[in-house]
Amino acid sequence: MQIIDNPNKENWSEVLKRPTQTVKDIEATVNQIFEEVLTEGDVAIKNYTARFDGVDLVSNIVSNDELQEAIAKVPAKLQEAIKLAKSNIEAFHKAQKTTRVEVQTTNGVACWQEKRAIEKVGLYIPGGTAPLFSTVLMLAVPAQIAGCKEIVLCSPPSKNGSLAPEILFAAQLCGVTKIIKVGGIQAIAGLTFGTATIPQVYKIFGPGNQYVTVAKQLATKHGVAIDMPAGPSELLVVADNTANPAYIASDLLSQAEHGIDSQVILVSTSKSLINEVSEAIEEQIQALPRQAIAEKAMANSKGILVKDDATALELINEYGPEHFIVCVENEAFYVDGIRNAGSVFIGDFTPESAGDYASGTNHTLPTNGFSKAYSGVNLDSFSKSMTFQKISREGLLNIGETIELMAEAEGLQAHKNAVSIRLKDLQ
Ligand SMILES: NC(=O)c1ccc[n+]([C@@H]2O[C@H](COP(=O)([O-])OP(=O)(O)OC[C@H]3O[C@@H](n4cnc5c(N)ncnc54)[C@H](O)[C@@H]3O)[C@@H](O)[C@H]2O)c1
Ligand SMILES: N[C@H](CO)Cc1c[nH]c[nH+]1
Ligand SMILES: [Zn+2]
Repeated sequence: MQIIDNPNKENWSEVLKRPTQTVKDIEATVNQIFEEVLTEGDVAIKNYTARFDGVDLVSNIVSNDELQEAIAKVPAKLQEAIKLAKSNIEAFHKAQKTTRVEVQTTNGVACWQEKRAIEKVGLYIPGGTAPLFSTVLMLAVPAQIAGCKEIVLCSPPSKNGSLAPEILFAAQLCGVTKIIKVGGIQAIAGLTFGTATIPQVYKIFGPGNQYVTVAKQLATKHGVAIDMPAGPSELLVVADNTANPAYIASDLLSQAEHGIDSQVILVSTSKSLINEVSEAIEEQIQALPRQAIAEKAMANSKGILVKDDATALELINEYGPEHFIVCVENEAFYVDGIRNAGSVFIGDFTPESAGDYASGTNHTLPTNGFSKAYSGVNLDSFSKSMTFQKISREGLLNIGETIELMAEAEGLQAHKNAVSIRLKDLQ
């Protein structure tokens, strides 16, 4: 981990730069694959699956037999763990349901807002270097609570042409309606345009590597909605001398092991804490099966020493991390002051992994500074708000003249007439 001592504010953007490629870097590849999937459909999907995932599939649809066989392979204890996580995620997301909002804005003018589920949704489940079956719970549980009718899951096949049994187990547990073995840019293209085997959807959800994330961003140009750019994982920890360096090191490594383009950052007012965490990382990383990946990610990672809490908070809000852990004595200062973060974890006993799997919050979160403007996935992500109104005779008498005056001033006579024609009958 590179240690940076009190960087000048002018250098913050350089210090806080993400290691990921940008839309500009990947755009040409995405456009090429989109074009081929649009014109050649499943033929292009098959070719790109062979090229990027190294497998030539006869069919990429998961059959019912395949599903049942896979489910039987998931050990009973893991099945129970997945069910417990699902129940916490369900509890937190069900609690996000809102009631109809109704207001009589003027006598006789009733306005209300109701939520309606997005009918067709596509869920992307990452599977390049690790099959993230926990993401199935994070996306399919709220989709089911919201009432989405068609829930299509795409995930890249392994070299032997299968999906991890845990992905399939979680998918059937959470009401996924179709499962397709396809990943990367080609999966996003399939869900955007539709092919003979992949249904076109209205909104695409889910995290992924930089290729998947850029593909989702560019898919919006073709009329599909997306949850948000949820790319390579990030974690920023703020810690002081009261924190446990071994705990902090374990949290930083937990996100570093996701991928070589993950980024983890430690911010502290204590140089000794940064040094102790750095030593703990060196020690803990040796025992990790994904040591090589974590080491590459750690090369993108930084320990930043700052002079006081106010500077730390300003720098953190400038970075806008996906995950933000607060391990300091005065935690209220950071908890109250954080404006830009996907999800916040507070105190020594709240590891980020809890949110990744089982506490109940959603782990599909904005990366690359997008937490400045986007929320993570939540129940509302799967529905739209629709407004309704009903105006009585009395109501139109009350607001009719206002509408007429405004329409006339905008030069829109037909708008005015739609009111005047009714008001005449009410005189
Ligand atoms: N932000 C979040 O909420 C969140 C949550 C979970 C995981 N993640 C991130 O998801 C990512 C998962 O990445 P992954 O790679 O393991 O799986 P993935 O499924 O996202 O990507 C694998 C696919 O990438 C494509 N690909 C690989 N190299 C390519 C290339 N050179 N050109 C074009 N396409 C290429 C292939 O089609 C492959 O199927 C990690 O970066 C992780 O940090 C983010
Ligand atoms: N930390 C990831 C979000 O950035 C989510 C995840 C899934 N499995 C493990 N972790
Ligand atoms: Zn994680």
